[in-house]
Amino acid sequence: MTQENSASSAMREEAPYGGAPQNLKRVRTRHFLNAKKSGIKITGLTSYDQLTARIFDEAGIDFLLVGDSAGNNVFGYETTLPVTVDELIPLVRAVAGAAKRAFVIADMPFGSYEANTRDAVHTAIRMMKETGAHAVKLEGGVRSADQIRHIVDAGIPVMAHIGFTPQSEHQLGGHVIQGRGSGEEQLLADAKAIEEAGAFAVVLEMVPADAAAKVTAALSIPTISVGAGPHCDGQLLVWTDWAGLTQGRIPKFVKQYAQIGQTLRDAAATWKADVENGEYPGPENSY
Ligand SMILES: Nc1nc(=O)c2c([nH]1)NC[C@@H]1CN(c3ccc(C(=O)N[C@@H](CCC(=O)O)C(=O)O)cc3)CN21
Ligand SMILES: CC(C)C(=O)C(=O)O
Ligand SMILES: [Mg+2]
Repeated sequence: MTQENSASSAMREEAPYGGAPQNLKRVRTRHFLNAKKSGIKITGLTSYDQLTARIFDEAGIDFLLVGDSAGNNVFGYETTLPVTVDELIPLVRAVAGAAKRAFVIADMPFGSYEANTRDAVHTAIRMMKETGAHAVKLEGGVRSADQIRHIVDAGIPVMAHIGFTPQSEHQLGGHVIQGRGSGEEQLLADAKAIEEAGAFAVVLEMVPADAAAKVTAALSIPTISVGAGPHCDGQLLVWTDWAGLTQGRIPKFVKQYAQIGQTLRDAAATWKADVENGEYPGPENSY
C-alpha cells in the first residue's frame, strides 16, 4: 500500500488498483480489503509513543499497532500477561495523536476480554473513547469469535490474532510455532470463525508459510504475517526487534533494518567521554 505518489493523482482517494496510496488522508478498513483484492502488500509496525508514531507514519507505514508487547518493550515485563488496559491507554493516545495517515490499532490486554462479551465490548469501547484509536485487536480464533462479533456490533473494527498468541504462551508451552501438521486444521477453523464473526483482518504469528498461504487463500479478509511467511497480505513486526533495540534473543522471522541500540550505546559512550575530557559543552553550546 505504498505506491501512487505522483502529483497527477494527488488527492485521489482510491488508487485505480485499490490499496492505500500515500496521499490518502487516512487509511481505513476498506483499504485493507482493497489491498488484498489487488495484491498490494500492507505494512504495519508496533509503536508505543508519539516519536516513533510520527516517524513511521511519515514513512508511509499503513498501520501502527500499539501492542501489549509494550509489556516487554516499554515496561520491562517478562511477558505480555501483566499489561493492563490502564497502562496501555496513554500509549495508544500518544500514537493515535501523532499518526496522521496510519490506521491505529489498540491491542486488548490479557484479562480484558476473555471472560465474556460484556468485558470485551466494555474494553473495546474504553480503548476507542479514551485513545482515538481506529480499531482494536484481540487474540484467539474460535474461542474469541463471540467477543469479536459483539465488538463489531458495537461499531468497532476488530483485527484478530491467531497462530502463536503471546497471551497464552504458558498454555502453548513457550514460543512455539503453531499450525504445523494437524494444527493446520485448527488454524483454518480459527481463521474462518474470525472472518464469520466480522473481523476486518487477522494476524498470523509464527505459522509455517504453507499453512499461512492456505489461510490467506481461504479468507476474503487480509492476513497479516508476523513470522508467517511471504504469502500473507501484509507484514507486521515489533519495531524494537526490527530496529535493533531489543536486548536478548529475537525470533528468526525478524529482519533487522537498523541497529538503533548500538547507535545509542555509541552515542552515550562518546558523549560521556566528551564531558569527561571537556569537549562538551563547547563554546557553540554555551551562552
Ligand atoms: N511478534 C513478536 N511476538 C512475540 O511474542 C515477541 C516478539 N515479537 N518480540 C519480542 C519478544 C521475543 N519473543 C520471542 C519469540 C520467539 C523466539 C524464538 O526463539 N523463536 C524460535 C522459534 C520457536 C521455537 O521453535 O522455539 C525462532 O527460532 O524464531 C524468541 C523470542 C517473544 N516476543
Ligand atoms: C506482535 C503483535 C502481533 C502483537 O500482538 C503485539 O505487538 O503486542
Ligand atoms: Mg499483542
